[in-house]
Amino acid sequence: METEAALSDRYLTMPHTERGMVIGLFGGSFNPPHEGHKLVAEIALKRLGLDRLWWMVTPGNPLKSHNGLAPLAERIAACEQMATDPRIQVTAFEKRMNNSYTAETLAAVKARNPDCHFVWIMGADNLKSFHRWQKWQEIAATYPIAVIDRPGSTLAYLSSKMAKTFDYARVDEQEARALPFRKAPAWTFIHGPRSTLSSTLIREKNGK
Ligand SMILES: Nc1ncnc2c1ncn2[C@@H]1O[C@H](COP(=O)(O)OP(=O)(O)OP(=O)(O)O)[C@@H](O)[C@H]1O
Ligand SMILES: O=C(O)c1ccc[n+]([C@@H]2O[C@H](COP(=O)([O-])O)[C@@H](O)[C@H]2O)c1
Repeated sequence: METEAALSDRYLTMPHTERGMVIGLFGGSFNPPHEGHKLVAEIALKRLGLDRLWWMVTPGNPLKSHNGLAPLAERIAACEQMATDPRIQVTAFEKRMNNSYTAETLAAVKARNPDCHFVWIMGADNLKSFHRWQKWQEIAATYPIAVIDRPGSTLAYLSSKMAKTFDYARVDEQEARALPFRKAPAWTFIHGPRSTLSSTLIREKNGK
């Protein structure tokens, strides 16, 4: 089990907020981060009108094998290199929470910051498997969700369980800027420039 010793305290505590801020939460393994992630962050900042984007490096996705998962400190450092927009804050506060489940994280974020407007951000591939996440219906019922298009997963929203269950709560992407202020359930699918990059591809190229 990795210790916190290699990590600065600023990555282990929940980022500071101010009343009324609009904040996007972008969680991921980032093993390693790549230009596709950067593109998602840029699209989210622009289309959702975010004041901040928390680039949340998970201690380990509960549904993925942790074989070959680079140390958290290494993934954080690589994300910092990628996250050049000053509105982006790289964080790994889930590590100190000793938690990898998004529902628990999001409940803690909301409890700590009742005066901010949050949106959960994920790529379209995660829409397909979202119904396997712990308390996924609770997440969708408490947080607006922005799904960003990804090659290979564009049509996922038509067939995914999440999209079917919450079809009535889908918001037109033209209204994406209003999404953070909507009462959940509310979600949108954002089309735009796309990247075929993946961490798997990079690991394979690097022989890992
Ligand atoms: N090219 C991409 N386009 C859109 N979304 C992406 C892209 N790459 C990753 N994402 C999204 O970014 C978040 C973090 O992704 P993750 O760190 O798992 O990267 P990945 O490339 O999917 O990794 P892996 O190949 O190891 O599964 C997820 O919500 C994922 O859907
Ligand atoms: O809470 C869950 O059950 C859950 C299941 C799968 C993924 N997640 C989270 O989803 C985010 C994206 O994960 P990943 O590995 O696709 O980058 C990351 O923050 C994970 O912790 C969360």
